[in-house]
Amino acid sequence: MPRQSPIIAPSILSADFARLGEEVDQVIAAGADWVHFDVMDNHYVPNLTIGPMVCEALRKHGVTAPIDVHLMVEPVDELAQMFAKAGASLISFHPEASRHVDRSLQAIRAAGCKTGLVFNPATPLDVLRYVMDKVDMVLLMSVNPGFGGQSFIPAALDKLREVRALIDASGHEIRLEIDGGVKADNIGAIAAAGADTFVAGSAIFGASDYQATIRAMRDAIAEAV
Ligand SMILES: O=C(CO)[C@@H](O)[C@H](O)COP(=O)(O)O
Repeated sequence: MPRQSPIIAPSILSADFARLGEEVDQVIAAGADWVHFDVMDNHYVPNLTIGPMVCEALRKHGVTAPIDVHLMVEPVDELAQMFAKAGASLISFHPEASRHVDRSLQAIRAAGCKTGLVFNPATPLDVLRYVMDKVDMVLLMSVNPGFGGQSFIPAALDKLREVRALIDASGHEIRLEIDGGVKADNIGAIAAAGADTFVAGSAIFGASDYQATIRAMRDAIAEAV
């Protein structure tokens, strides 16, 4: 199956929350494809962020780009439904945060969203092979979840290669997203290892020129694959 076209998804965790609508408009105008929306509950991860009301507010503000919701919450199901109603396009969750992974995936699809399963750096991939037909995206964390601005964990490159092989062998159209410490200077190696969907928070929102940063990322990906 041919590799899917690269998607750049800036993580709004590193945006200026006081000007969130404007920040999202600016990164989309600068060439980003999706909005990556990090939801933290101060339970599954030691930090607290934003919920479905903010997702709905972005839609009301006029954001039409896909909103890629990453739930770092436990439990999963109720919030996933709230995000589906609030305008999420894709909802990803951590399998260890759901008692019934297959049921959670089915419920997200039934609510009209695409599904994602997220694996932390040290979380094994075991569950994945049982639900390949119900997953639209695998999200590999290349940092421990909870905070932006951390360094990329190099072992994630081997894990990317492993998941890329699983996806290719499955025959399903599944995106492979990477999240954590992604920068213009390592995104080429990350793409070469198999990622097609790239979350970047501090590297984009911390830059003075969003467009030049996203362009540099796209160029590095194109050169690597
Ligand atoms: O989910 C998370 C952190 O838990 C990420 O989405 C970070 O927000 C990525 O930030 P950078 O590492 O790119 O600064």
